[in-house]
Amino acid sequence: MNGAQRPLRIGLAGLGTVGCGVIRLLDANRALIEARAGRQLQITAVSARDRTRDRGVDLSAFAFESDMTALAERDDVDVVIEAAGGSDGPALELAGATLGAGKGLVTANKAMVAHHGLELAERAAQSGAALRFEAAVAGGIPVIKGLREGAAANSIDRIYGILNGTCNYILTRMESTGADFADALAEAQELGFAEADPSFDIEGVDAAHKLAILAAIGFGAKVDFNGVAISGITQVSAADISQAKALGFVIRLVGVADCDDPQNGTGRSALLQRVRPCLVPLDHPLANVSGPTNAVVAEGNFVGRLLFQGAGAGAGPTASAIVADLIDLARGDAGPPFSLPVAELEAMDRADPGGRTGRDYIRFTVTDRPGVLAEITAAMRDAGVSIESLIQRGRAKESGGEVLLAMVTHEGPERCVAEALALLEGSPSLTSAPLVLPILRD
Ligand SMILES: NC(=O)c1ccc[n+]([C@@H]2O[C@H](COP(=O)([O-])OP(=O)(O)OC[C@H]3O[C@@H](n4cnc5c(N)ncnc54)[C@H](O)[C@@H]3O)[C@@H](O)[C@H]2O)c1
Ligand SMILES: N[C@@H](CCO)C(=O)O
Ligand code: NA
Repeated sequence: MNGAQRPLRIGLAGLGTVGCGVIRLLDANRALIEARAGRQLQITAVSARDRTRDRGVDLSAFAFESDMTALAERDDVDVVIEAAGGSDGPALELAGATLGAGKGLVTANKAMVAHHGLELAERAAQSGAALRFEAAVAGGIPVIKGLREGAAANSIDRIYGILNGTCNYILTRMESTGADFADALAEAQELGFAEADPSFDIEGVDAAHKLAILAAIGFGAKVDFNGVAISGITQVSAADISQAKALGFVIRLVGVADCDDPQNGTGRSALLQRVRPCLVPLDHPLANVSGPTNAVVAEGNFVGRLLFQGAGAGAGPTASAIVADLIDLARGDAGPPFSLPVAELEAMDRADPGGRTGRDYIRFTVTDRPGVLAEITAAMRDAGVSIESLIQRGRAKESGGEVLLAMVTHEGPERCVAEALALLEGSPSLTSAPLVLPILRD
C-alpha cells in the first residue's frame, strides 16, 4: 500500500439495512479493500434518526450528527455515503451540500438520482467532485460500471431487465409456492428488500427509477423519470400466473428502454421507457431469474447481448456496490457519473408506443353465457387483432357466473389491442376491466 496517501475519511448517512451493511463489509474485508484502494478507508462520522438503537454494529468510534447535512461540512469528512433515502428533503440537501463542498458523494438512492441526477451531476462538474451511484441500480450488480466503462465502446440498442427484487420475490413466491400477494410482500419486507414505502416496489416506481438511470447511461441521455410509462404488479393474480404457465410463460416485472430510429423529422432519436409485468418465454434468460435476484440485459452494436445478473437488494450486495464506488473515489477516479460529461447528455424526445408492434396476453373476466366469446373475438377482428391462442378455464358454479378467459395475440400494432378493448368497454359481458400484459420480445 502507498503509505504516503492519507486515509479517505467517510461520513455515513443512514444506519439501516444499507448503512449497517457498509460498516460490516468495511470491517470484514478491510485489508483487501484498503490494498485495492491504495489507502485506508475510515468512517469518521455517522447520522441516523435514532442515536441509541442497537443495530448490532459498533458505532463507538464514530462521531454522531443528528442533522445529516452536517456531515458534508465536517473537516474530518472527505466523502459522504448517502444511505438514508427519499428523493428530496434531507437526502437531497446532503447530496447538494456534499458536492457543493467539492467532496465526493456515493449514494444508493435511486429515487434521488432518477429525479435529480442531472442537477447533482451539474453540481459535481462545477466543483470537480465525484458522484457515484452503483448501488442505486440493481444493487450489487456492477451494471453501471459495466455499461459506463465495460461497454463504453458500443452504441446501445436496448436495455431491459428485472430491476426490483421485491416484485420478483413476490411473483416467484406466488409462482412456486402459491403464496398470496400480501404474505410474499411481508416476507420481502422482513428480508430488507422492500423500500420504506413498499408501494414504490409493487407499483413499479422503484424499477422505473432504475430504468431511467440505466437509460441515461446507456443512451447518453438526460435522466427522464417522468417519461417512464409504469404499471406495477398489483393487478397480477394467481390465475394469471397459472394461465401464463399453461401458455409457456412466467410473469416478471420488466423495465425496457430503447430508441426509435432517428426518422421522426427532428434528426434526434426518441426514447421509449416502460416498466410493466411481462410474460417471459420459458427459454428466455430472464425466466430463470427468481427471488430477489435482478438481471439486466444490454444489447451493444459490437459486443452483442450482455447479461448482468445477481443480487439486486439486501445489505451485503448493496454495500458491495457502495464500497466499490468508494474504492474508485479513493483511487481518484473522477470521471463523469453518467457515460458522458453532463453538458453533453442529450434531451431525448419520448417515442410514441402506439407505433410499436408486439404480442400481448389479455385476460378477461367474463360472464359465463353463450355468445360472450363471439363478442370478444368480433372486437378483436374489427380492430385487426389476430389471436394466437385462447384458454377458457372452468365453468361458473351458477348460470351467468364469472369465468376467466386468457388469450395471446399474434404480433401486431399495439394500438390495435387498445382499439379492441375500447370496442368492448362498457359491455355487460365483462365483469372487470381486462388486463393486458406484453410478451417480452427476444
Ligand atoms: N435495502 C436495500 O436492499 C436497498 C438496495 C439498494 C438501494 N437501497 C437504497 O438505500 C437507501 C437506504 O435504504 P435502507 O433499506 O437501508 O433503508 P432503512 O430504512 O433500513 O434505513 C434508512 C436509514 O436512514 C436514516 N434516515 C432516514 N432519514 C433520515 C434523516 N432525515 N436524518 C438522519 N437519518 C435518516 C434512518 O434513521 C435509517 O437509519 C434508500 O435510498 C434505498 O432506496 C436500498
Ligand atoms: N426495494 C428495492 C431495493 C433495491 O433497490 C428492490 O426490491 O429491489
Ligand atoms: Na448496481
